Amino acid sequence: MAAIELKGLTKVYPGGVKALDSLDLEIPDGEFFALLGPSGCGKTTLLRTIAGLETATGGAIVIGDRDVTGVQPGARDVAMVFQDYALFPHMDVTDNIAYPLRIKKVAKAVRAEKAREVGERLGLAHLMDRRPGQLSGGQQQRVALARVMATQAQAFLFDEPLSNLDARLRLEARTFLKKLQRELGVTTVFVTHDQAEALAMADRMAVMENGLIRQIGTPAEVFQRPANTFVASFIGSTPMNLLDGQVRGERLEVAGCKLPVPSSVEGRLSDGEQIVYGVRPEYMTYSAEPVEGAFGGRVSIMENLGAAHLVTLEVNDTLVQVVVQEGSEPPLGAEGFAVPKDGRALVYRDGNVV
Ligand SMILES: Nc1ncnc2c1ncn2[C@@H]1O[C@H](COP(=O)(O)OP(=O)(O)OP(=O)(O)O)[C@@H](O)[C@H]1O
Repeated sequence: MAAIELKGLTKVYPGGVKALDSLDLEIPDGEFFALLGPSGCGKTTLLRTIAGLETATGGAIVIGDRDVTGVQPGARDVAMVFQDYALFPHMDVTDNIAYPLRIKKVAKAVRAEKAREVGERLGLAHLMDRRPGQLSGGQQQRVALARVMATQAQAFLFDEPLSNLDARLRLEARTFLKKLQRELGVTTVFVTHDQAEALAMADRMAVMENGLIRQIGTPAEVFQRPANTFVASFIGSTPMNLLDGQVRGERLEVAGCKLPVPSSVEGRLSDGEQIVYGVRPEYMTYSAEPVEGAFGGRVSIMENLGAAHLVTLEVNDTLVQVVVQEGSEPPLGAEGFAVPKDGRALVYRDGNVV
């Protein structure tokens, strides 16, 4: 097992698309690291470049203490699970799991024993003689994982391995995969476009945009303190309120309301400065009674989130969203107030958190 380090890693595809733009990243040994970002931001390219399936056009990749930038994929000692699992349809489960060992010329009896052991661990013991076509999507996924585990690689690379599963299986697989990674302690890089999945599973994550890493941090850091407005608007099951405002003396004027300056930025703003005020709907409380330093408006939309509701207030022509717990939903059209919780609001200047 090994740490992965990327130094100024760049990938320009023939034709000129810069999919990776001088990335620097250190993933410590044993970490479960998620790569998250919108379609086309370069996640798959990054994973494939680490695996050696794409050639870097600049920079370096170090796995453990070895610079593998120019090393063939097969000699990098990493194992990758693809989105479509890439199982061999004509081989049974045992042979699929044992395939990488066959390539490494491990003896047949040893291969079969290893496949049995890993298959058992992944709950596949009763399916070892079946072919991929006779398995469910979730079972195929476990075979693909088993094949990776059997290789005992230095690092695992997963490209959206849960994307073919239905919502329920996906949740189960998420828990399972996280537990497995913990037990094995193998450095794992996991690509997903599903932010809930990244937040739930990763030790740390990187949020990418256009070939660049826009933030690296733990899920809690990225969720609670997005470094810029791109990450702020991308992360969160309900989008963060990002509202234009201005510093007015001791206060902020946002959507025509007077708000206190968040304590985290006290003394760091200048009077008259234009800012963006960011606060998650979950980090505000709703009040039917007037409150100082809050957004006051009219309830225009209610969305059911299950155990809570997302209330949209129309505040002087600006929409502000606040989450209320079930049972305390206000009626449509009511006057209401969204009160930012202490220490939860952020201020962005030129797109970056202050
Ligand atoms: N073989 C290729 N040749 C040229 N351009 C490519 C190639 N593969 C990917 N690209 C481009 O590189 C950029 C990054 O693509 P990549 O597949 O890495 O993104 P992604 O974040 O994984 O997207 P998705 O979530 O949609 O899979 C995109 O602009 C894409 O069009």
